[in-house]
Amino acid sequence: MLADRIAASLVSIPDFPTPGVLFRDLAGIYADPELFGASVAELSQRFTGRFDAVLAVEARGFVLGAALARHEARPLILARKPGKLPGEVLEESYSLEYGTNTLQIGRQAVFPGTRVLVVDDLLATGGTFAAAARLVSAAGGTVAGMAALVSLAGLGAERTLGGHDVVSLCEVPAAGS
Ligand SMILES: O=P(O)(O)OC[C@H]1O[C@H](OP(=O)(O)OP(=O)(O)O)[C@H](O)[C@@H]1O
Ligand SMILES: Nc1ncnc2[nH]cnc12
Repeated sequence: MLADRIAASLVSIPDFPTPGVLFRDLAGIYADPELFGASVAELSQRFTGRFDAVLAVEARGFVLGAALARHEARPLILARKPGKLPGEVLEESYSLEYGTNTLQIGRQAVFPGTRVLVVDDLLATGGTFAAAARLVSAAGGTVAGMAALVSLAGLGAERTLGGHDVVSLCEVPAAGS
């Protein structure tokens, strides 16, 4: 099963980047072209025909987002960390498992009415996905769904993202849960 293969490829690093966090390194998925390809194909299939564009979250979300957008021949929109985008931006701040951050998109990056699939490598608390969804809404788009390779159970993402169609291919425990 795909979920088992993804789980087996994960490397878990205790206390990174901060004490108490069990960091799940997804590099093994990208290092395996067959596994990465099967993962992209599965996520594409789950959302096919239901989105007009992909919004990918910097930095690790860019890898999966680009592959998914290309696979479904859809435009790719990049949500950047602060200070990277020229011109007028929309921005949303959020908390995640190990801190706080802000995401920005260009003010004109989402054409109003566009159905946007939000893509990231990993879902933990859901703070990042929620901020990306607020950016899509602020730009006049609608959130078609949220796609990740891996999700961490026990951090409350279901509550944070309630109402959104969230798909992750493999769920593993967060530290201590
Ligand atoms: O569900 P959440 O609690 O919001 O956490 C998930 C986010 O955390 C990681 O990104 P990180 O902020 O570490 O940035 P990076 O991709 O630049 O490494 C990951 O790539 C997700 O974007
Ligand atoms: N535990 C974790 N491992 C990898 N990426 C993360 N992003 C947020 N929490 C994470």
